[in-house]
Amino acid sequence: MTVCDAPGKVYLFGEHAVVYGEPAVPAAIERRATVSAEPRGDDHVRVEAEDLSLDGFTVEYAGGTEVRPDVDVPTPLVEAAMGYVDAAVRQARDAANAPDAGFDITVESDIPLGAGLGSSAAVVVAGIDAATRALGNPLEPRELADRAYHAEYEVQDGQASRADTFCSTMGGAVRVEGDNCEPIDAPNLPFVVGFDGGAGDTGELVAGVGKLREEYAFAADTVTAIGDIVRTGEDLLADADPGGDPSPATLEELGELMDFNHGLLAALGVSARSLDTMVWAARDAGAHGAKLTGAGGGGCIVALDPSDQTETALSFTQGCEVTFRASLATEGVRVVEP
Ligand SMILES: Nc1ncnc2c1ncn2[C@@H]1O[C@H](COP(=O)(O)OP(=O)(O)O)[C@@H](O)[C@H]1O
Ligand SMILES: C[C@@](O)(CCOP(=O)(O)O)CC(=O)O
Ligand SMILES: [Mg+2]
Repeated sequence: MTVCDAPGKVYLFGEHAVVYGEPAVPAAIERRATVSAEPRGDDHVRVEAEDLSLDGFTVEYAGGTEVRPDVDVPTPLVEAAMGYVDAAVRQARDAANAPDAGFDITVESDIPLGAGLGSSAAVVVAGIDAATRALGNPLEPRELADRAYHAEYEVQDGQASRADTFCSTMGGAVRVEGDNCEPIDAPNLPFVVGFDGGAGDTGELVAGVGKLREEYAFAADTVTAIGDIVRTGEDLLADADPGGDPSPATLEELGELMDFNHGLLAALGVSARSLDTMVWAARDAGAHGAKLTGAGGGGCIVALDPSDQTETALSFTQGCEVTFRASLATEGVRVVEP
Protein backbone atom coordinates (compact mmCIF):
# COMPACT_ATOMS: atom_id res chain seq x y z
CA MET A 1 0.00 0.00 0.00
CA THR A 2 1.31 3.46 -0.90
CA VAL A 3 0.31 6.46 1.19
CA CYS A 4 0.79 10.14 0.30
CA ASP A 5 -0.45 13.33 1.89
CA ALA A 6 -0.84 16.84 0.48
CA PRO A 7 -1.67 20.18 2.09
CA GLY A 8 -4.61 22.48 1.75
CA LYS A 9 -4.11 26.21 1.21
CA VAL A 10 -5.40 29.69 1.81
CA TYR A 11 -5.48 32.39 -0.84
CA LEU A 12 -3.53 35.40 0.23
CA PHE A 13 -4.84 37.07 -2.91
CA GLY A 14 -6.39 36.41 -6.29
CA GLU A 15 -8.96 33.59 -6.23
CA HIS A 16 -11.58 33.76 -9.00
CA ALA A 17 -9.59 36.37 -10.95
CA VAL A 18 -6.97 33.65 -11.51
CA VAL A 19 -9.52 31.74 -13.59
CA TYR A 20 -9.39 34.64 -16.11
CA GLY A 21 -5.62 34.85 -16.38
CA GLU A 22 -4.86 37.25 -13.53
CA PRO A 23 -2.14 36.19 -11.09
CA ALA A 24 -2.94 34.67 -7.68
CA VAL A 25 -0.90 33.87 -4.60
CA PRO A 26 -2.08 30.89 -2.57
CA ALA A 27 -0.08 29.56 0.39
CA ALA A 28 -0.10 25.95 1.60
CA ILE A 29 -1.14 25.36 5.22
CA GLU A 30 -0.52 22.50 7.63
CA ARG A 31 -3.86 20.78 7.10
CA ARG A 32 -3.56 17.69 4.97
CA ALA A 33 -5.44 15.08 3.00
CA THR A 34 -3.95 11.61 3.21
CA VAL A 35 -4.67 9.10 0.47
CA SER A 36 -3.63 5.46 0.35
CA ALA A 37 -3.71 3.37 -2.81
CA GLU A 38 -3.41 -0.39 -3.02
CA PRO A 39 -3.50 -1.96 -6.49
CA ARG A 40 -6.14 -4.66 -6.91
CA GLY A 41 -6.23 -7.83 -8.96
CA ASP A 42 -9.22 -6.54 -10.97
CA ASP A 43 -10.14 -3.23 -12.61
CA HIS A 44 -12.44 -2.05 -9.80
CA VAL A 45 -11.94 1.04 -7.69
CA ARG A 46 -13.13 0.93 -4.12
CA VAL A 47 -13.05 4.12 -2.13
CA GLU A 48 -13.30 4.67 1.59
CA ALA A 49 -13.73 8.36 2.26
CA GLU A 50 -14.71 8.65 5.88
CA ASP A 51 -14.78 12.43 6.07
CA LEU A 52 -16.90 12.93 2.99
CA SER A 53 -19.77 15.11 4.08
CA LEU A 54 -21.29 17.88 2.06
CA ASP A 55 -24.52 19.84 2.42
CA GLY A 56 -25.47 17.80 5.43
CA PHE A 57 -25.14 14.55 3.53
CA THR A 58 -22.54 12.06 4.63
CA VAL A 59 -21.26 9.25 2.47
CA GLU A 60 -19.70 6.59 4.62
CA TYR A 61 -17.86 3.75 2.98
CA ALA A 62 -16.07 2.80 6.17
CA GLY A 63 -14.69 -0.71 6.42
CA GLY A 64 -17.31 -3.18 7.58
CA THR A 65 -20.25 -1.16 6.23
CA GLU A 66 -22.00 -3.00 3.45
CA VAL A 67 -22.68 0.20 1.50
CA ARG A 68 -19.41 0.33 -0.35
CA PRO A 69 -20.28 1.41 -3.88
CA ASP A 70 -17.65 1.02 -6.56
CA VAL A 71 -16.98 4.41 -8.10
CA ASP A 72 -17.03 2.92 -11.56
CA VAL A 73 -20.75 2.13 -11.11
CA PRO A 74 -21.84 5.39 -9.51
CA THR A 75 -25.23 6.67 -8.53
CA PRO A 76 -25.51 10.41 -9.32
CA LEU A 77 -24.93 11.28 -5.69
CA VAL A 78 -21.86 9.11 -5.35
CA GLU A 79 -20.66 10.51 -8.65
CA ALA A 80 -20.98 14.08 -7.37
CA ALA A 81 -19.29 13.26 -4.10
CA MET A 82 -16.56 11.10 -5.58
CA GLY A 83 -15.84 13.13 -8.69
CA TYR A 84 -12.38 14.28 -7.64
CA VAL A 85 -11.20 10.85 -6.47
CA ASP A 86 -12.51 9.33 -9.67
CA ALA A 87 -10.72 11.94 -11.79
CA ALA A 88 -7.49 11.33 -9.84
CA VAL A 89 -7.71 7.60 -10.56
CA ARG A 90 -8.24 8.30 -14.28
CA GLN A 91 -5.15 10.52 -14.35
CA ALA A 92 -3.06 7.90 -12.54
CA ARG A 93 -4.18 5.17 -14.94
CA ASP A 94 -3.32 7.38 -17.88
CA ALA A 95 0.08 8.43 -16.48
CA ALA A 96 1.07 4.84 -15.77
CA ASN A 97 -0.37 3.63 -19.06
CA ALA A 98 -2.47 1.16 -17.11
CA PRO A 99 -6.07 1.79 -18.22
CA ASP A 100 -7.40 -1.24 -16.35
CA ALA A 101 -5.58 -0.70 -13.05
CA GLY A 102 -7.86 -1.18 -10.04
CA PHE A 103 -7.29 0.25 -6.58
CA ASP A 104 -8.47 0.17 -3.02
CA ILE A 105 -8.32 3.83 -2.04
CA THR A 106 -8.76 5.39 1.36
CA VAL A 107 -9.03 9.12 1.95
CA GLU A 108 -8.59 10.83 5.30
CA SER A 109 -8.44 14.56 5.61
CA ASP A 110 -8.36 17.31 8.18
CA ILE A 111 -9.23 19.92 5.55
CA PRO A 112 -12.90 20.95 5.71
CA LEU A 113 -14.68 20.11 2.46
CA GLY A 114 -15.83 22.75 0.03
CA ALA A 115 -14.75 25.48 2.41
CA GLY A 116 -12.08 27.28 0.37
CA LEU A 117 -9.07 25.49 1.83
CA GLY A 118 -8.47 23.39 -1.25
CA SER A 119 -9.58 19.98 0.01
CA SER A 120 -10.31 18.89 -3.55
CA ALA A 121 -6.81 19.77 -4.76
CA ALA A 122 -5.17 18.05 -1.79
CA VAL A 123 -7.19 14.86 -2.38
CA VAL A 124 -6.42 14.88 -6.10
CA VAL A 125 -2.70 15.60 -5.66
CA ALA A 126 -2.19 13.01 -2.90
CA GLY A 127 -4.41 10.55 -4.81
CA ILE A 128 -2.55 10.77 -8.11
CA ASP A 129 0.80 10.60 -6.33
CA ALA A 130 -0.19 7.53 -4.25
CA ALA A 131 -1.81 5.72 -7.19
CA THR A 132 1.02 6.32 -9.67
CA ARG A 133 3.62 5.31 -7.08
CA ALA A 134 1.61 2.18 -6.28
CA LEU A 135 1.84 1.31 -9.99
CA GLY A 136 5.62 1.84 -9.89
CA ASN A 137 5.41 5.02 -11.96
CA PRO A 138 6.13 8.03 -9.72
CA LEU A 139 5.68 11.45 -11.37
CA GLU A 140 7.87 14.54 -11.26
CA PRO A 141 6.22 17.31 -9.19
CA ARG A 142 5.36 19.45 -12.22
CA GLU A 143 3.75 16.58 -14.07
CA LEU A 144 1.85 15.63 -10.94
CA ALA A 145 0.61 19.23 -10.55
CA ASP A 146 -0.37 19.33 -14.23
CA ARG A 147 -2.35 16.10 -14.03
CA ALA A 148 -4.02 17.23 -10.81
CA TYR A 149 -5.03 20.47 -12.55
CA HIS A 150 -6.57 18.50 -15.40
CA ALA A 151 -8.50 16.38 -12.90
CA GLU A 152 -9.93 19.53 -11.24
CA TYR A 153 -10.59 21.12 -14.62
CA GLU A 154 -12.64 18.10 -15.65
CA VAL A 155 -14.70 17.96 -12.45
CA GLN A 156 -15.26 21.74 -12.42
CA ASP A 157 -16.50 21.70 -16.04
CA GLY A 158 -13.54 23.48 -17.50
CA GLN A 159 -13.50 26.23 -14.90
CA ALA A 160 -10.41 25.78 -12.81
CA SER A 161 -7.04 27.40 -12.44
CA ARG A 162 -3.73 25.73 -11.72
CA ALA A 163 -3.43 27.58 -8.40
CA ASP A 164 -4.80 25.06 -5.87
CA THR A 165 -3.20 21.99 -7.36
CA PHE A 166 0.21 23.60 -7.95
CA CYS A 167 0.25 24.99 -4.40
CA SER A 168 -0.74 21.64 -2.87
CA THR A 169 1.94 19.85 -4.89
CA MET A 170 4.78 22.25 -4.14
CA GLY A 171 3.89 23.58 -0.69
CA GLY A 172 4.90 27.04 0.49
CA ALA A 173 3.59 30.13 -1.27
CA VAL A 174 3.23 30.06 -5.04
CA ARG A 175 2.35 32.46 -7.82
CA VAL A 176 0.11 31.28 -10.61
CA GLU A 177 -0.77 33.26 -13.72
CA GLY A 178 -2.41 31.25 -16.49
CA ASP A 179 -0.10 28.31 -17.20
CA ASN A 180 2.85 29.93 -15.42
CA CYS A 181 3.33 28.50 -11.97
CA GLU A 182 6.27 29.29 -9.71
CA PRO A 183 7.08 28.84 -6.02
CA ILE A 184 7.81 32.22 -4.41
CA ASP A 185 9.54 33.34 -1.23
CA ALA A 186 7.25 34.47 1.54
CA PRO A 187 7.69 35.54 5.13
CA ASN A 188 6.18 33.49 7.92
CA LEU A 189 2.65 34.88 7.73
CA PRO A 190 0.45 34.70 10.86
CA PHE A 191 -2.69 33.19 9.30
CA VAL A 192 -5.83 32.72 11.36
CA VAL A 193 -8.71 30.81 9.76
CA GLY A 194 -12.41 31.08 10.63
CA PHE A 195 -14.79 28.43 9.34
CA ASP A 196 -18.58 28.85 9.33
CA GLY A 197 -19.17 25.09 9.10
CA GLY A 198 -20.65 25.46 5.62
CA ALA A 199 -19.53 24.99 2.05
CA GLY A 200 -19.81 26.66 -1.32
CA ASP A 201 -20.20 25.05 -4.71
CA THR A 202 -16.96 25.94 -6.51
CA GLY A 203 -18.30 25.29 -10.02
CA GLU A 204 -21.44 27.36 -9.46
CA LEU A 205 -19.57 30.28 -7.87
CA VAL A 206 -16.97 30.37 -10.64
CA ALA A 207 -19.75 30.31 -13.23
CA GLY A 208 -21.51 33.21 -11.44
CA VAL A 209 -18.41 35.41 -11.68
CA GLY A 210 -18.02 34.43 -15.33
CA LYS A 211 -21.57 35.53 -16.07
CA LEU A 212 -21.15 38.89 -14.32
CA ARG A 213 -17.92 39.44 -16.17
CA GLU A 214 -19.65 38.94 -19.50
CA GLU A 215 -22.63 41.04 -18.54
CA TYR A 216 -20.88 44.12 -17.14
CA ALA A 217 -17.66 45.80 -18.17
CA PHE A 218 -17.24 46.96 -14.57
CA ALA A 219 -17.33 43.34 -13.37
CA ALA A 220 -14.53 42.56 -15.84
CA ASP A 221 -12.70 45.62 -14.48
CA THR A 222 -13.20 44.28 -10.96
CA VAL A 223 -11.48 41.05 -11.97
CA THR A 224 -8.59 43.08 -13.42
CA ALA A 225 -8.42 45.17 -10.23
CA ILE A 226 -8.01 41.96 -8.21
CA GLY A 227 -5.03 41.22 -10.46
CA ASP A 228 -3.62 44.67 -9.57
CA ILE A 229 -3.93 43.85 -5.87
CA VAL A 230 -1.99 40.63 -6.43
CA ARG A 231 0.75 42.46 -8.36
CA THR A 232 1.06 44.97 -5.50
CA GLY A 233 1.04 42.23 -2.86
CA GLU A 234 3.70 40.10 -4.49
CA ASP A 235 6.14 43.02 -4.41
CA LEU A 236 5.60 43.26 -0.66
CA LEU A 237 6.27 39.54 -0.26
CA ALA A 238 9.42 39.75 -2.37
CA ASP A 239 10.78 42.54 -0.16
CA ALA A 240 10.16 40.65 3.10
CA ASP A 241 12.62 38.29 4.78
CA PRO A 242 11.87 34.78 3.38
CA GLY A 243 10.74 32.53 6.23
CA GLY A 244 11.27 35.33 8.76
CA ASP A 245 8.68 37.29 10.68
CA PRO A 246 7.27 40.11 8.55
CA SER A 247 7.63 43.65 9.85
CA PRO A 248 4.53 45.35 11.29
CA ALA A 249 4.55 47.69 8.27
CA THR A 250 4.51 44.74 5.85
CA LEU A 251 1.68 43.06 7.77
CA GLU A 252 -0.26 46.31 7.78
CA GLU A 253 0.04 46.72 4.04
CA LEU A 254 -0.64 43.06 3.21
CA GLY A 255 -3.70 43.27 5.46
CA GLU A 256 -4.96 46.37 3.67
CA LEU A 257 -4.65 44.56 0.35
CA MET A 258 -6.52 41.54 1.76
CA ASP A 259 -9.34 43.81 2.91
CA PHE A 260 -9.52 45.37 -0.54
CA ASN A 261 -9.47 41.92 -2.17
CA HIS A 262 -12.37 40.81 0.04
CA GLY A 263 -14.40 43.86 -0.93
CA LEU A 264 -13.96 43.12 -4.62
CA LEU A 265 -14.84 39.44 -4.15
CA ALA A 266 -17.98 40.53 -2.31
CA ALA A 267 -18.81 42.85 -5.23
CA LEU A 268 -18.51 39.83 -7.52
CA GLY A 269 -21.13 38.09 -5.42
CA VAL A 270 -19.06 35.30 -3.90
CA SER A 271 -19.08 36.35 -0.25
CA ALA A 272 -21.80 35.40 2.22
CA ARG A 273 -23.25 36.92 5.37
CA SER A 274 -21.34 34.42 7.53
CA LEU A 275 -18.08 35.21 5.74
CA ASP A 276 -18.61 38.96 6.03
CA THR A 277 -19.43 38.55 9.74
CA MET A 278 -16.21 36.64 10.37
CA VAL A 279 -14.18 39.12 8.31
CA TRP A 280 -15.55 42.00 10.41
CA ALA A 281 -15.03 40.13 13.68
CA ALA A 282 -11.39 39.61 12.72
CA ARG A 283 -10.91 43.25 11.76
CA ASP A 284 -12.59 44.43 14.96
CA ALA A 285 -10.28 42.18 16.96
CA GLY A 286 -7.28 43.93 15.47
CA ALA A 287 -6.34 41.67 12.57
CA HIS A 288 -4.24 43.48 9.97
CA GLY A 289 -6.66 42.31 7.31
CA ALA A 290 -9.18 39.58 6.52
CA LYS A 291 -10.80 38.07 3.45
CA LEU A 292 -12.70 35.04 2.33
CA THR A 293 -10.50 32.32 0.87
CA GLY A 294 -11.23 30.10 -2.12
CA ALA A 295 -14.48 29.96 -4.00
CA GLY A 296 -16.58 31.55 -1.23
CA GLY A 297 -20.34 31.26 -0.79
CA GLY A 298 -19.66 29.87 2.69
CA GLY A 299 -16.68 28.19 4.28
CA CYS A 300 -13.55 29.95 5.46
CA ILE A 301 -11.99 33.34 5.91
CA VAL A 302 -8.32 34.01 6.46
CA ALA A 303 -6.99 36.85 8.62
CA LEU A 304 -3.51 38.10 9.43
CA ASP A 305 -2.83 38.44 13.15
CA PRO A 306 0.32 37.49 15.05
CA SER A 307 -1.54 37.90 18.37
CA ASP A 308 -4.25 35.59 19.79
CA GLN A 309 -6.95 38.22 19.59
CA THR A 310 -8.50 37.30 16.26
CA GLU A 311 -8.70 33.63 17.16
CA THR A 312 -10.30 34.47 20.50
CA ALA A 313 -12.78 36.88 18.91
CA LEU A 314 -13.72 34.39 16.20
CA SER A 315 -14.29 31.67 18.78
CA PHE A 316 -17.00 33.91 20.28
CA THR A 317 -18.45 35.01 16.94
CA GLN A 318 -21.86 33.63 16.15
CA GLY A 319 -21.66 31.81 12.84
CA CYS A 320 -18.01 30.87 13.25
CA GLU A 321 -17.90 27.18 14.10
CA VAL A 322 -14.18 26.56 14.11
CA THR A 323 -11.17 28.80 14.26
CA PHE A 324 -7.51 27.87 14.16
CA ARG A 325 -4.08 29.28 13.46
CA ALA A 326 -2.70 27.95 10.18
CA SER A 327 1.04 27.72 9.73
CA LEU A 328 2.60 27.74 6.30
CA ALA A 329 3.25 24.19 5.03
CA THR A 330 6.68 24.41 3.50
CA GLU A 331 6.46 20.85 2.20
CA GLY A 332 3.92 20.04 -0.50
CA VAL A 333 2.88 16.50 -1.34
CA ARG A 334 4.83 13.86 0.62
CA VAL A 335 5.22 10.12 0.66
CA VAL A 336 4.03 8.82 4.02
CA GLU A 337 4.49 5.14 3.17
CA PRO A 338 6.30 4.19 -0.02
N1 LIG B 1 -11.80 13.84 2.60
C1 LIG B 1 -12.31 13.74 1.38
N2 LIG B 1 -12.69 12.53 0.89
C2 LIG B 1 -13.20 12.44 -0.36
N3 LIG B 1 -13.40 13.48 -1.19
C3 LIG B 1 -13.05 14.69 -0.75
C4 LIG B 1 -12.48 14.89 0.54
N4 LIG B 1 -12.23 16.20 0.70
C5 LIG B 1 -12.64 16.79 -0.44
N5 LIG B 1 -13.13 15.90 -1.32
C6 LIG B 1 -13.71 16.21 -2.64
O1 LIG B 1 -13.56 17.60 -2.86
C7 LIG B 1 -14.85 18.24 -2.96
C8 LIG B 1 -14.78 19.65 -2.38
O2 LIG B 1 -13.98 20.45 -3.24
P1 LIG B 1 -14.29 21.97 -3.58
O3 LIG B 1 -15.76 22.16 -3.79
O4 LIG B 1 -13.38 22.39 -4.67
O5 LIG B 1 -13.92 22.74 -2.25
P2 LIG B 1 -12.50 22.99 -1.58
O6 LIG B 1 -11.48 22.54 -2.53
O7 LIG B 1 -12.48 24.44 -1.31
O8 LIG B 1 -12.49 22.22 -0.31
C9 LIG B 1 -15.78 17.30 -2.22
O9 LIG B 1 -17.11 17.43 -2.68
C10 LIG B 1 -15.21 15.94 -2.59
O10 LIG B 1 -15.62 15.54 -3.88
C1 LIG C 1 -12.40 30.11 -7.24
C2 LIG C 1 -11.04 29.47 -7.54
O1 LIG C 1 -10.15 30.50 -7.97
C3 LIG C 1 -10.46 28.85 -6.26
C4 LIG C 1 -11.28 27.75 -5.65
O2 LIG C 1 -10.67 27.31 -4.43
P1 LIG C 1 -11.37 26.23 -3.51
O3 LIG C 1 -11.64 25.02 -4.34
O4 LIG C 1 -12.63 26.85 -3.00
O5 LIG C 1 -10.40 25.96 -2.41
C5 LIG C 1 -11.21 28.46 -8.65
C6 LIG C 1 -9.91 27.97 -9.22
O6 LIG C 1 -8.89 28.71 -9.20
O7 LIG C 1 -9.89 26.84 -9.75
MG1 LIG D 1 -11.40 22.94 -4.64
